[in-house]
Amino acid sequence: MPESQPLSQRYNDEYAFEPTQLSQPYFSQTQNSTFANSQVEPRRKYWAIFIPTQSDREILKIPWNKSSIQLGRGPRVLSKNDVILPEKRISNIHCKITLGMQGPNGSGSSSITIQSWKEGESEPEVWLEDLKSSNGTFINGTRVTSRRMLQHGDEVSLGHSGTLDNHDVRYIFRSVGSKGAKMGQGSSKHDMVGAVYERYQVLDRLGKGTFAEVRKAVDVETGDLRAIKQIIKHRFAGNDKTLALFQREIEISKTLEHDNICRLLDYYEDPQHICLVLEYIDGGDLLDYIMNWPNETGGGLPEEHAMELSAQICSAMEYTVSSF
Ligand SMILES: Nc1ncnc2c1ncn2[C@@H]1O[C@H](COP(=O)(O)OP(=O)(O)OP(=O)(O)O)[C@@H](O)[C@H]1O
Repeated sequence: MPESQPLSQRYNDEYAFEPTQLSQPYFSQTQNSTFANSQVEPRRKYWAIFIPTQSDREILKIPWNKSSIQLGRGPRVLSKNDVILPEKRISNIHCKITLGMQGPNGSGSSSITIQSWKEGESEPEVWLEDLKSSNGTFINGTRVTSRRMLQHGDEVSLGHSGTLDNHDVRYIFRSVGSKGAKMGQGSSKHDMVGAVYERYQVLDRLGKGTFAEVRKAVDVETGDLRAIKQIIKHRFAGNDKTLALFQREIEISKTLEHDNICRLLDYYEDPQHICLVLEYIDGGDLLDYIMNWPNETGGGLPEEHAMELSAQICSAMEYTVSSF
């Protein structure tokens, strides 16, 4: 295993998974490809893709030559895990992801079939099974008691499903079949957060706020850089007021257009998530910028520069207040 690979997740080389650093494109020609082209490669090569919510974890892509994968903390020789996750909250043998194909009459007659998915063929079914793990496997915050079929955009958490923390093992499932494609291309795309991963290539984590994680992303249609802010709604469980305030903030942001206000460009929502696509602002966090300003007298911005920034903030505030 190359040393550069994060310790948080190890794959056995003899297995056909293709762990991909989040900072690397997982489509072959990210910047120049059209949206439609970006669909082709994953469908041909993989039957499921899981996008991690932690930027130091790798994207899980499961190829067609493997009908199931087992995830857990135990070493491969003893536990037969395909993906080894060393976090303490993960059981030695934790869960299993299995490929099924819908029968001719739709769901319910699933049988495991190893075959490549082709345009127009039945949707690949992707099943998640908890293997009696101690801390549980969750889909959108609900514990899986035995086995459940995944839907495009589902959040899969291993070992805990509460507030995001540094040891989180959490992924967003991205279907590679026609359902995923329709969500990305049709008029309903803004109703399903999974669709955001069809349109945007997600890169490194930019930062984390009280309710959301923000990642850098590339619009695969235009090549433009964006910031994607993802909020997982069940973190607001029991706090409807905060969620309502957040939704109000979104409604206000949609209407604002000012040089010193980050623009909200796109918005995706489903019952579990909210995803905001924002203009990408280079330069990092303003507080860090101020604190790290090189200054022989011990930090802090030069007065003129501080005045300039303050004027920009005041101008943005004046515009916002006068807009309502
Ligand atoms: N549009 C953007 N472009 C570049 N980086 C961004 C963008 N939006 C947010 N970030 C980065 O992500 C971090 C977290 O942003 P977020 O908006 O979630 O929280 P916050 O506003 O800093 O805090 P809080 O949620 O507590 O108000 C920011 O500090 C910033 O570094």
